[in-house]
Amino acid sequence: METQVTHTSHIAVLGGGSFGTVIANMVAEKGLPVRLWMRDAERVEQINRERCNTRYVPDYPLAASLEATADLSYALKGAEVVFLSIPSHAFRSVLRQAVIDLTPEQMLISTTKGIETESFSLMSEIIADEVPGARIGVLSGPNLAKEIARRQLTATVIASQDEALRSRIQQLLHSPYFRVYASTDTYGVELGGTLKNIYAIAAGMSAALGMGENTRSMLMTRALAEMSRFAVSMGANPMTFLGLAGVGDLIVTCMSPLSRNYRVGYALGQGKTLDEAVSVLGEVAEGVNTLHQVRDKASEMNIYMPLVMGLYEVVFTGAPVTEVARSMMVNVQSSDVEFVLPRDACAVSGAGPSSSQ
Ligand SMILES: NC(=O)C1=CN([C@@H]2O[C@H](COP(=O)(O)OP(=O)(O)OC[C@H]3O[C@@H](n4cnc5c(N)ncnc54)[C@H](O)[C@@H]3O)[C@@H](O)[C@H]2O)C=CC1
Ligand SMILES: O=C(CO)COP(=O)(O)O
Repeated sequence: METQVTHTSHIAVLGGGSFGTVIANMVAEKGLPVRLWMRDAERVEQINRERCNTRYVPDYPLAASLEATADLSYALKGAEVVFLSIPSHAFRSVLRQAVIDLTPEQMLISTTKGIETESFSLMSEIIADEVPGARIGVLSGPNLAKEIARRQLTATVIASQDEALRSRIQQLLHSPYFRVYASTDTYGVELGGTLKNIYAIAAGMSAALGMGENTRSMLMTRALAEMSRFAVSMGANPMTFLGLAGVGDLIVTCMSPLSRNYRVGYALGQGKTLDEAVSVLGEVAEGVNTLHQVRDKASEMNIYMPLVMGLYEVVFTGAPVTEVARSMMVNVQSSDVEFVLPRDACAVSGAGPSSSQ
C-alpha cells in the first residue's frame, strides 16, 4: 500500500537532469506540489507543455502536480524539503545562489554522488559549509534513474542525524516500487555512493575488452575491499558499505549499461579517448573526477588502492589497460577479507553504526 503523506507546503528539487526529474515525479505522483528547478527556461517551457523531460527521461509522463521552473526563489521559498540533484562540479555555486531563500527548518537532501575538486568535500559537507545549521540528509542506493522511471522495484537509503528528517523522507518517497531505508551514517552512505562510480568505469572497460564474469566478480569484490580500506582511513564506518548504499549500488553500477560511469568505461575499453567517451555521453559521469580526487587523496594518505591507481594510469595517462591489469595480477597477494571493524571506529563522530528500519 502506498504511504499516505500530508503536506503544508511544496517540495523543491534542484536539477532537471535524469535523477532530479525522477525524484520530483515520485513525490508528485503522490499528489504533492513539486517545483523542479533548472537553469534552462526553454526546457522548463517544454516540460510544462509536454509533461515530459524528453532530453533526460523520455517516455516518462510527469504527474500533474509537478511544475518545472527556472526561478530559483520561486522553487525554494516555502518549500518543506529541498532535494539537490546538481552535479558535484556545480553543487556549491548553486547552493550559494539558493542560500538567500533558505530557512533553518527546511530539510536539504543531497542525491549527488561526487566529490568537490580541491576541497575533497562530499556534498553534505558543502551544505554544512554554505548553510550553517541546516537540516541535512543524503539519499543514496542502487537507483538508476531510468529503471525507476519504469517503476522497476528498488530501494534507497536516507542518511541523516535528524530523525524527523529521516522519517519524513521515507514517507515522501516510499511507494509500491521504491523502499526507503534509514541510516544515521551520513558520511558512510555518501562515500559509498561516490566511490562506487570509480569501479563502474573499470567494470565497463573490462566488459568492452571481453573479460569474463569471474573477472567482473573479482573486480567488484576487491573494489569493496578497497572502498572499505579507504573509508577506515577517512574515519568512516566500513560496515555501512555492506548495505544498499555500498555493495547494493556497487553491484548495479558495475553491472548495468544504464550506468553512465559504466558507459564511460565501456567507451574507453573500445579505444575512445576520455574526452570522446565523456562527450558522447552528454550526461554527468561523476566517477571520472572522483577517480582523480581519490587517487590524489590515497597517494597523500598512503592508502593501498591498486584498482584506483591502475585505473588512473589507464584513464588519465593512457597506459595500456592490458599491461596495467597484468601488473596488478602479479601484485603481492594479501588476505582476502583483511579488516575487522576497529573497536573504536564506532566512536568516531558521524560514523556510528547505521540503523535500518
Ligand atoms: N541518473 C541516475 O541514475 C542517478 C544519479 N545520481 C546522482 O545525481 C546527480 C545528478 O545526476 P543526474 O540528474 O543523473 O545528472 P544529469 O547529467 O542527468 O543532469 C544534470 C543536470 O544538472 C544540470 N546542471 C549542470 N550544471 C548546472 C549548474 N551550474 N546549475 C544548474 N544546473 C546545472 C544540468 O543542466 C542537468 O539538468 C549526480 O551526482 C549523480 O551521481 C544519483 C542516483 C542515480
Ligand atoms: O548512481 C547511480 C545508480 O545508483 C547512477 O550511476 P551513473 O551515474 O553511473 O549512471
